[in-house]
Order: sequence, then structure tokens, then C-alpha cells
Amino acid sequence: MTTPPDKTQLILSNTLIGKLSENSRDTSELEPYLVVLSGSDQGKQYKLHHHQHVLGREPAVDILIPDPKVSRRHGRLWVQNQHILLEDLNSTNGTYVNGKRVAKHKLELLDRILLGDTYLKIDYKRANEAKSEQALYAAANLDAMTNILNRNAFMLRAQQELSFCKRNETRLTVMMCDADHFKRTNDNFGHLAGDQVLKELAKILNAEMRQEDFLARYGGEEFIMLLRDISSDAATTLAERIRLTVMRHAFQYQNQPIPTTLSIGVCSCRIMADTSLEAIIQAADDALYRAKKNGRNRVEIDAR
Ligand SMILES: Nc1nc2c(ncn2[C@@H]2O[C@H](COP(=O)(O)OP(=O)(O)OP(=O)(O)O)[C@@H](O)[C@H]2O)c(=O)[nH]1
Repeated sequence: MTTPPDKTQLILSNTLIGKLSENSRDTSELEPYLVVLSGSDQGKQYKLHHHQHVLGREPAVDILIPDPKVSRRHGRLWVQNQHILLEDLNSTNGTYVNGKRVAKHKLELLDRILLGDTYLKIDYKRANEAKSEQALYAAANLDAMTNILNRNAFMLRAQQELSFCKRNETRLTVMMCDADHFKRTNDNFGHLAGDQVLKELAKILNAEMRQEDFLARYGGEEFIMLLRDISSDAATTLAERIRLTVMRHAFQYQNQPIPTTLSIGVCSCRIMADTSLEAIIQAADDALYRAKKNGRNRVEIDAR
């Protein structure tokens, strides 16, 4: 629990986070936020409300930390009156504050929290500060048109997942999905119609994933998915389901139907010490090439 900052703390905090000192600002406007300081979600922030927030890696938690070393339900934050309490929920790798393992801890403003490999801190911000920082986060990590991860953000997360799979010898699946004859879509219906199709494709793919999986726009009309620990049979079933969903979806632009199909290349492999991310993506890309060559609107899989 963080006691709301007094003036001295605020000046110090602002110096640390590189903002201009605002000695006179009114602390009553400040709201508590949990800020992610490292890892693939670096820069992301969560407004803390006056109740408990569960942190962890499973989809149902309030604050999802996409770090393989974080437990599914790792810990919780309680905002109570003027304080913020951090409690470990019997996590595997523990909850640390300023380098010390804690079971339950009343947070101070400058405390550094460590869950798995992810550093976090509490900060107090005005709503407009938080909004502009969130916009910066989105610009760095998200594809502006589809609002899913961009390629760079995906590669960062995928490297983390690969390290986890190496330690645990689990499977990793990469799925490359590419809209068929998309040049024709643009030529026949216009670029705006093409954009509309890409936005809807992102929504469909997003809905098919588990929350711990990652989806990104990899290139123009190409999407990439990373799925942890599913069998090659389950990956094939999922890819087939996605292909059928897209084929049956009624894409439209200005009331004009736009028939759209996907070709999907899948690489599903058990991760060895020397497996590289580039090699898995290349194998998925090769499978995608085969799907195109073998007639499009189909799935090809490389299972290792
Ligand atoms: N509307 C729209 N089109 C895009 C975007 N990014 C890439 N494209 C278009 O996607 C098309 C991709 O064309 P190609 O690489 O020839 O592939 P294709 O026509 O889909 O053919 P196959 O992949 O072989 O089935 C190009 O015409 C690009 O201009 C985008 O953001 N919006």
C-alpha cells in the first residue's frame, strides 16, 4: 500500500521518471497506477481501483503479466483507504519487493516489485498523464490499424516464450496466416475495403486464441500467432477451424460482399536447446508457401 505521495516524495518520483518537477500540483487529482517497468509489456500501466486486483498469467486475472515465470494466479494488490497492499498467492517463483521475498507487504512509493522476470512499481498520476503515456505504449507495441501487436512487440514476447519452453522442454507452435489473393481484393473493391477485411480478420483470429497466446500483424496481409504447449494435432484442428471461420464469414464493405479466404502455415515443435525463433518462423513460412502452392484456402503443417 502506497501511501499517497507527500510533496517530497512527488518531487523525487518525478525526478526518477524523468518528468519535470511539478512542486505545486494538487495531490488530490492523483490516482494510483501499477506500471510495468520491464519485460514484453514494458510501459503498460493499470489504474488501481478501491478493491483487490489479482496479478498473474492466466486469462481470468485482473492484471495479466505475460511472463512465463509468473504463476497463473501469482499475487494480489489491495487498495484500501490510503494504502496499497501486495500479497503473494503461493506463487512458484515468489514475490519480491526491493530484492526481498515477501508474503504480504505494504507498498511504499518507490518500491520495486519483482514477479518472475518482470519489474513493476506503483506510481500516482493524473488521468491525462496516464492517457498520454498509454498512447505512447500503444504506438510502440500495437499495429495502428488492427490494434493487435506489431511485429517488433511480437518478436520480444516470442523470444521470452522460447526461453521458457527451452527450460521446460514444452512445445511451441507458430501459425502464419495470409489472406489469399489480397491484391485482387484491393483491385476489385478498393484499398479501404481491403483495410476493413484486415481489421475483421484480426478480430476473428483474436477471438480464436487463448489469452495466453499471442497474435500480431506480421506484414501487410499476414498475421502470426504463437501458441504455447499445444499438441500438433490440436494446432492443426485450431488452424482448420480458423480457416473455416474465415471462409464462412460474411466480409462486407459498403454493403458489398468481399469473399475472403486464408492460407495457413503451421510449425509445431518440441523446443530443444538450440532451437531458434527464426527457424520456427521460417518453417511456418515454408508451410504457408506450400499452402499457397497447393491451392490456397488450406492448412499445411510442419510437426517436429
Ligand atoms: N488494403 C490493404 N492492402 C494491403 C495492406 N498491406 C498490404 N496490402 C496489399 O496486400 C497485397 C498482397 O499482395 P501479394 O503479396 O501479391 O499477395 P496476394 O495477392 O495476397 O496473393 P497470395 O498471397 O499469393 O494469395 C498487396 O496488393 C498489398 O498492397 C494494407 O494495410 N491494406
